Amino acid sequence: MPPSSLRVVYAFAREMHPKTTDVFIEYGTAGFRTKANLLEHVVYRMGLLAVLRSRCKNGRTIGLMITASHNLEPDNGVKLIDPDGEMLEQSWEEIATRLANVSDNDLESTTGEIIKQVNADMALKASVYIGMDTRYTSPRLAAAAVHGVIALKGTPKEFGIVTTPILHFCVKCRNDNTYGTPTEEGYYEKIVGAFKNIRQKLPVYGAYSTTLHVDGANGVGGKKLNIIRKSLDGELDLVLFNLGGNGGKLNLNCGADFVKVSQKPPVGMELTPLQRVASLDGDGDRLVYFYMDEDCKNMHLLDGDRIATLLASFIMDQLKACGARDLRIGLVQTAYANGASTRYITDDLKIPVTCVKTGVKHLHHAALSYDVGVYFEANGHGTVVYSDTAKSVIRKIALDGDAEERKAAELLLNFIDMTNETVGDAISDLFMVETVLCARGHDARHWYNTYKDLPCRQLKVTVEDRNAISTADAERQCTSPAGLQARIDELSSAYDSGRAFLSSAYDSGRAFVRPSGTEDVVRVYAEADSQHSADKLAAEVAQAVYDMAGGVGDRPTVSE
Ligand SMILES: CC(=O)N[C@H]1[C@@H](OP(=O)(O)O)O[C@H](CO)[C@@H](O)[C@@H]1O
Ligand SMILES: [Mg+2]
Repeated sequence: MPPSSLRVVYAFAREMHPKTTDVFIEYGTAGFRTKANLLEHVVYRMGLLAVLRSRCKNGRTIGLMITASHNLEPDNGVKLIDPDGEMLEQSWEEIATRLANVSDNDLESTTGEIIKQVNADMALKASVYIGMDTRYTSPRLAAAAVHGVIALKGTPKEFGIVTTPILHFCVKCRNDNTYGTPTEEGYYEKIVGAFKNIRQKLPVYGAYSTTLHVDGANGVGGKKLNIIRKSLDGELDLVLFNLGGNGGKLNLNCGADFVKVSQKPPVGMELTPLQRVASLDGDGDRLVYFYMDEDCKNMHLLDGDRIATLLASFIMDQLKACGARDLRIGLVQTAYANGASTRYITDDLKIPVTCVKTGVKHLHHAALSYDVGVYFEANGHGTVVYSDTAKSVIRKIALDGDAEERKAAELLLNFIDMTNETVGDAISDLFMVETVLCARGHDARHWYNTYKDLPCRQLKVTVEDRNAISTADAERQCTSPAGLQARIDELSSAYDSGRAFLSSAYDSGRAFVRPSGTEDVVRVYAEADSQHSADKLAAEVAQAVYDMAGGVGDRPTVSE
């Protein structure tokens, strides 16, 4: 592109999407996320960057998703998707941050520097897929993204309102046509089609019921399930709540994050004793389940750890049944995984487990080192990834195995097709969970009773600069400010772990702190042998953070 036409681009950017704030913004755990009115120039610039990324990847398609996931309506965000449908490569996060924060006057020179730094061939074609969630601020931001893409002569394709995982899927399909068709319909055909294939062969028996209640978080996931619902041919009876009507606000007192963090059922739902309920987050990439007990007083949560253990144990059984014993299955978690789940995976399922830093990109990456890698954050974000070897071994058994082996291999092949391997996907995960429960004739109580969660509590503390906190060992140790880890150890040692069955290394409560990548807060997590102890330990650690890491506002309180 001649420099003169670039000049017009930057004049246009200043005019149409000017930088109106000096607040520094960082490409964090899940892209940029902040108040929607601070984002327009950022999204425009991400349109520019997506084109450069595409040109660095030989013109392969890049995704650009506008969403703030489980955050409340006034927030929004943007993230880029790499050609294989994965999160943007980490080395580009710093580049994205630089481009988002330069002044309008420096945009031209900085873009030029980045083009040189990444060695983008500006003569190549570039393609960017753009999707958005249901926020009222999303269409305006999507328009800014389109302008950014066109400005550098890339080709944008708008998908309108889609779940984040649908966009990841489409990006992957566009760059690898063996994966599927890069459209929303192509996604339904593959994922929902595979579910129906399996379920038509599975009898409904035992305690399993085909009725599933769903909390759609008043976001895009519920809307898409409403489309899917009509094509399920009675294999699953979805009863949908929180679809965005009746004044329901996105993620407000509903959705997967609310249910997981508050440990309460969502508003806007009819609660039926023992009924299995699936709760999605605002952009449809997280899923948790729950059910209410007989008198609808207590809620039992089935979170990401539960989904991971359910899927891993089922896949392991199928691998055994089809004789593919050499394939290595592994599970990836973060420090937020409930200690009881880690124990169950290690001791009962005897599956290797890895702990990595928070953020799907870390989990995804670690899962790829197994033939079958199951990864989930406790909050319900996760999926399963299969190596090429795993797929070809299973395909071969489906052709050459004995009758029983073939049957298990065919089921697994459909199970793989039902999986959105690019990223955690509430819709795909929901179909996988329903398949396992149906195959086992289980209801939510059977699932819940596989192990007993340790009581836990999550809190947030506001500090002057959350980056004053640094961590090591997959975020389980705090390395600064000095002395904070020693204090956390001291506080934790006053509690019992509730894990008498484990070695002495685990006999105290467990707590850790880390700066959030999506909110301006420090997160605190605590686990102990009773809810009261977990709550108290979390509050005490929150106080320590407040005191030693520059707390602002009211000091957290500890109730006796
Ligand atoms: C404790 C927790 O749930 N943290 C979430 C949250 O990140 P933070 O960096 O903790 O704000 O949002 C991320 C993006 O959705 C998700 O990957 C992560 O698990
Ligand atoms: Mg989400």
